[in-house]
Amino acid sequence: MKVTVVGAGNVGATCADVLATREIANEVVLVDIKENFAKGKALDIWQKAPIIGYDTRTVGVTNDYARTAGSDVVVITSGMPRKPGMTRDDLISINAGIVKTVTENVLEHSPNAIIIIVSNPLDVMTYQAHLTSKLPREKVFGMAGILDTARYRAFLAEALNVSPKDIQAVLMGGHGNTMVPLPRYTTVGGIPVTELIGKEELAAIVDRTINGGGELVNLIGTSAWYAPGAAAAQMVEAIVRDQRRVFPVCVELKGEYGIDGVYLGAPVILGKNGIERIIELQLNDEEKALLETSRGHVKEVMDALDKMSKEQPANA
Ligand SMILES: NC(=O)c1ccc[n+]([C@@H]2O[C@H](COP(=O)([O-])OP(=O)(O)OC[C@H]3O[C@@H](n4cnc5c(N)ncnc54)[C@H](O)[C@@H]3O)[C@@H](O)[C@H]2O)c1
Ligand SMILES: O=C(O)C[C@H](O)C(=O)O
Repeated sequence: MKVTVVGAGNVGATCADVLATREIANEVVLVDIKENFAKGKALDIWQKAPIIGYDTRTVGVTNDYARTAGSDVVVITSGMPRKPGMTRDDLISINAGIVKTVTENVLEHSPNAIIIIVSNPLDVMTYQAHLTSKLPREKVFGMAGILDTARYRAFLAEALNVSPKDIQAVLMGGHGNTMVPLPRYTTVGGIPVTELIGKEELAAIVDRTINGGGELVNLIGTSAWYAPGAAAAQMVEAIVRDQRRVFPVCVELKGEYGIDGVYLGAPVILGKNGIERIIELQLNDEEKALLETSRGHVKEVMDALDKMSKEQPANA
C-alpha cells in the first residue's frame, strides 16, 4: 500500500511518522512546497526505522507529484494553521487555494486515491476538495471527529481516573465551536458515562472539548499536531487494512439526519472503499437542535467559499 501525505509540517510529518512506525503502509511519500523540507523530514523518519524497528519506506519530495503516482490514500494537511486570536474560519481564503491546487495535483497522478482532508476550516476544506475532485463522498472526507472525541475521552479518563482506552464516544457536527459531543452515547467500559460523573463536571468536560483546539493554540502559539497526525493515520489504517472501524468523520450528508448537501461530522464505517456506510443515530430534540445550529454555521462558511470562488476564479 502506498500513502501520500501532503504538507510536511507539524501535522503531516506526525501523520507520516505514525504511518511508518506502525507499518500501516509499505511506502509513505511526504510532499511539501517548501524546498527540501519534506525530503529532510522523510529522511529523518527513515533513519528512525533501525532504532524503533519498522520497514515502511518514507520518501520526501518538493512538489514532485509524479513521485506520488498510484497512491491508495492521500492525506492533505497542507495549509496555514491558526495563531492565538484566530478562528479556524479565518484560514478559509488562504487554505482554499492550497487545497484546490493540491487536490488537482494529487488526482492527476493518483486518480483512484481516497482523499482525507485535514486542513482547516476542516468541513469547508473537505467541500473544496470535493468541488475540485468531483469524487463521490465515499472517497473524499475529512478528519476531525477522531481528534475531537480523543480530546473528550482524554479529559474523561483524567476526571474518572480510568484508562482512556475504555472510554467510547461519538461526536457530531462541524469541527468548531458548534461541534456536538453526545454524552448519551458515551460509555466507560460499557457503562453509561452519566452513571459515573456528575452533570456539571460532564458539562465542563464537554465545554473544554469544544474549545480543545483553541486551548492548545493558546498554549503552543500554533495548533496541535500529535493527536491530529495520529488521528489522520488511524483513518488511513482503517482504510488500508479494511478494518471497518466506526469513527466520526466529516462527510457530505445527503438526507441523513434530515440534512442535505452539507459537510458535517457523523459516525461512519471506514473500510477499503473509504466510507462504507453512514450511521444514523436517533437523536433527541436537544441533540437535533445542536446539530441544526452546527449545520447552519458550516453552511454559512460553505456559502462564503462559493462566493469567494465566484469572485476569485483561482479558488473555483
Ligand atoms: N482537522 C483537524 O482536526 C486539524 C488538526 C490540526 C491542524 N489542522 C490544520 O492542518 C493544517 C496544517 O497544520 P500544521 O500544524 O501541520 O501546519 P504547518 O505550518 O506546520 O504545516 C503546513 C505545511 O503545509 C505546507 N504547504 C503550504 N502550501 C502548500 C502547498 N501548496 N503544497 C504543499 N505543501 C504546502 C507548508 O510549507 C507547511 O510545511 C492547518 O490548516 C491546520 O489548521 C487540522
Ligand atoms: O484548533 C486548530 O486550529 C487546529 C485543529 O483544528 C485542532 O482542533 O487542533
